[in-house]
Amino acid sequence: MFLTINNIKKSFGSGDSRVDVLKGINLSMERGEFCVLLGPSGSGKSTLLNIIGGIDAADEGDICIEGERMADMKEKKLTAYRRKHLGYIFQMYNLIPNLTVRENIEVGAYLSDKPLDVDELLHTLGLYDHRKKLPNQLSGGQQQRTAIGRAIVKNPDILLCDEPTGALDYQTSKDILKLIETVNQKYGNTVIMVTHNDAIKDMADRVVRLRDGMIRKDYRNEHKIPAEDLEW
Ligand SMILES: Nc1ncnc2c1ncn2[C@@H]1O[C@H](COP(=O)(O)OP(=O)(O)OP(=O)(O)O)[C@@H](O)[C@H]1O
Repeated sequence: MFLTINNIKKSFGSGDSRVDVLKGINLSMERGEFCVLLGPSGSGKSTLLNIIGGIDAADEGDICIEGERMADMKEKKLTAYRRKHLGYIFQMYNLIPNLTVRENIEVGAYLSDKPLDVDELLHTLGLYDHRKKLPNQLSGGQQQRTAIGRAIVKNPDILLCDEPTGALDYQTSKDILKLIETVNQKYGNTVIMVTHNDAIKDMADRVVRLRDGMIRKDYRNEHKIPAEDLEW
């Protein structure tokens, strides 16, 4: 198995204010799988994503990527691993304001020893004609596409997406979902996407639903719907 998540537990605070956010999460994923993580607000989705991404540490349990336990990696190795193998896409784009679209994407490329071709990627992202613009000269959708470019130019094994369409309108959200679908199919990255939008589950290979810090549903989609045909 490519990614295994074993009995992950996490709480915040202590004493009376202690909140048990994840209460024993078990999940295994194949390479290239597109997984959507759903659940009500506060159910622990972002916390789980951050633990998978090594941004936050679990209290108990472990995560193995290709058989290697993240907990066994020393800080330096973990940082190198995160840089090389994980890509993040957030609701907030966090682009560098004084760098152009192309330069923002190149920042991601420098972190990898197997980066994708930046010009080809600019075409895939529909950003080639905008490559010389600064972030404040772009629409929200174009900024998010640039952020996706920065995350995937490294050709990461795992692409972690936290509400990537949260700040976008309907049509732009669909365009971004189509782009993530294309990236997953073209480059074979494993995608884990946290969302509030139930409709998005139909485009995923795998649907995981959290409630109160536990997995309540976990199934594979027999009949995926292309992002283009999703409606909400
Ligand atoms: N650093 C932190 N310190 C204290 N509590 C935290 C921290 N991070 C998250 N929490 C709490 O953990 C719980 C789960 O948060 P998390 O962001 O994982 O939920 P979520 O399912 O992603 O929610 P949403 O859909 O609203 O983003 C919430 O009750 C939140 O307040």
